[in-house]
Amino acid sequence: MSMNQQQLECLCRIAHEAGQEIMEVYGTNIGHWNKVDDSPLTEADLRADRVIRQGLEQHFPGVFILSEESRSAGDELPERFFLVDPLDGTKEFLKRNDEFTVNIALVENGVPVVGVVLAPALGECFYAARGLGAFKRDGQSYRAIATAKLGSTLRVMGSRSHGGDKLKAWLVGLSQPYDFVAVGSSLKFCRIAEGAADIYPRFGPTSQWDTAAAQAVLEIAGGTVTDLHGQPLRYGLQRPILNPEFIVFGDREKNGVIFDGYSIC
Ligand SMILES: Nc1ncnc2c1ncn2[C@@H]1O[C@H](COP(=O)(O)O)[C@@H](OP(=O)(O)O)[C@H]1O
Ligand SMILES: [Mg+2]
Repeated sequence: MSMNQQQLECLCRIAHEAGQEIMEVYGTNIGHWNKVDDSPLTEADLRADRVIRQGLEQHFPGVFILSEESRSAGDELPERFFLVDPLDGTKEFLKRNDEFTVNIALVENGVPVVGVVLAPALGECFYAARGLGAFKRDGQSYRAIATAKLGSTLRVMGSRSHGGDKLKAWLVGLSQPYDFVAVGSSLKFCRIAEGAADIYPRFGPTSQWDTAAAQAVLEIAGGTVTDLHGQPLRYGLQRPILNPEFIVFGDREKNGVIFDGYSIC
C-alpha cells in the first residue's frame, strides 16, 4: 500500500493548513503578478506552497516535491514524488467565485496513487488512496464517493475561464442530449468523482500539477482520465510538464462509447 489511513489524514491536514493561508488572503484586497505564461500569481499561491512544503518535509521526509511554485533540489525526478498545485484556479480566486482548490498528489511510477483536493471556500475536501478508497469531507461529515452510471443526458463539465472553439465543436458533435456546466479548477474532476457529472473534455492547456491529485480521486472513485487516443494520463519529468488534451469520464464501463460514438479529435 502506498499510503495508510493516518498518512492520508495527515495529507488532508496539510491541505487544510494551506487552505487557511489562502482564505486569509481571500479576505483582503488581493494583488497579483503575471507569470511568464501570463497566468496570475498571488500571495496566496506562495503562502500555500510554503505551508505544503513544510508539512510534507516534516511528515514525509526525503520524498521529492514538485510544485507549481517550487521544487526540491536535484535534476532527477524519482519514481515516487509529491506533485502539488498549491492554488489551482487562481483566476477564479481573483474573481472571488470560490471555485479554487489545493491539490496534493503522490505519484508512483507515473501513476497518481494518492490525491487530496481541498476547496477551502466551499468547505469540501476530496481525498483518496489506492487500497483505501475515495472520500469526501463536507463540514463535519464524510462519506465514500463513487462515479455515476451514464444516464440519457450527458452532464458535461468545462473550464470557466479557458473554453475554446474546440470544446464548442465537440459539444455540437454530441449525438445525445447534454447539460453543460462551467466550473473552475480541478473541482471538475471531483464533481465527476462524486457522481454529480459525467464527463470533462479538456482541449485547452493544463500542467501536470493541475490534474494529478484530482485524477487520483477520480480513478479511485471509478472513473478514467485518458488522452484523445484512449491512453491513461501519466506523470513525471520524462514527460512534458504540459498535459496532452484529455477526457475525464465517470462511467468506466461505458468509456468506449466516447471513443466509438463521438468525434473528439
Ligand atoms: N495557456 C496555459 N498554459 C498552461 N496552463 C494553462 C493555460 N491556461 C490555463 N492553464 C491551466 O489551467 C488551470 C485552470 O484551469 P480551469 O480553467 O479549468 O480552471 C490553471 O491553473 P492555475 O490556476 O493553478 O494556474 C493553469 O495551470
Ligand atoms: Mg493549476
